[in-house]
Amino acid sequence: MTATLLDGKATAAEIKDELRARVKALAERGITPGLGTVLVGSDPGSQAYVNGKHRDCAEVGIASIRRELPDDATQEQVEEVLAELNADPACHGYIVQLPLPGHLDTQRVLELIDPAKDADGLHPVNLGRLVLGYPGPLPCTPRGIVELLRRYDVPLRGATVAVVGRGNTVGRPLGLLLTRRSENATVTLCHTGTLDLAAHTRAADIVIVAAGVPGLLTADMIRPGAVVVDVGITRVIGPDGKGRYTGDVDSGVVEVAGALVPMPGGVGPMTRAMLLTNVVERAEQG
Ligand SMILES: Nc1nc(=O)c2c([nH]1)NC[C@@H]1CN(c3ccc(C(=O)N[C@@H](CCC(=O)O)C(=O)O)cc3)C=[N+]21
Repeated sequence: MTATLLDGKATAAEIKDELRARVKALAERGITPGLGTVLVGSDPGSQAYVNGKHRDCAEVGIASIRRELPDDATQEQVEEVLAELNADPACHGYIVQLPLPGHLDTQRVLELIDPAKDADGLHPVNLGRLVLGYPGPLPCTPRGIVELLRRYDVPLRGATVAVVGRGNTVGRPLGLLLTRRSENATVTLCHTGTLDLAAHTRAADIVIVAAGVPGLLTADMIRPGAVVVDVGITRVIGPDGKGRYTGDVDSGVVEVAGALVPMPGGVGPMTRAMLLTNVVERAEQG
């Protein structure tokens, strides 16, 4: 058996079409949603991601507000930019591209984002709301995964899900999202320190891997027919000496899984679509 591929790119395109209509409705109320990005330093990967976000914005009619600071920007300079975006009524939501250069205090920076403008859904107040089941902006990658599974009619209610990875941006909030009453999945949150990881993944209907360890999930670790979601994105040097991105799911898994969310073309485009969704929602609630 070969797994059905769940197409994140096509689904993200569908979501962008829906957002275009919502942006049009906002325009009739005189509102143009605006997404801000704060990029500190010249890391080419981060620059490419931020450029992608602005391309996405242009496609759906969201205004782009770009702020760029040099590699040696001070904590005060970064904080000034955040204060400016917090006060700017044209900016409905914004993100600080991570990782920040090592000399900056990331936690302090993220806590200075106005939680009402937190397009990433990663502010402690919003993660706290997620824990408590209160409404608020949701983290983009977990939300994108749940949305993709929903649109492919993968049942979550009553399903057993193994999440591998407990990071603050994916694994941990994903466990919270999947166990909300509205999703009602049963989640085992595993990580690289889990003893007999395969016992947990083999017991699951859905395995979501967000550990950042290339090839971590192999075919022998899943139940035949399981749904597998590859969230890993690690830069590796290929045999040809060129850099490329690779996921956490080994290539043999496609022969055993029932469905696979691949990398690329899966979770990444959905993450970007959810960022746009969060901004449009912020503007609608304006
Ligand atoms: N504040 C913040 N928010 C983020 O959401 C955030 C961040 N910082 N720092 C870096 C990570 C990484 N990330 C990706 C999003 C989309 C793709 C994506 O679309 N990837 C394509 C492949 C690459 C491409 O073709 O552009 C795919 O999977 O098909 C990848 C990676 C968001 N991140």
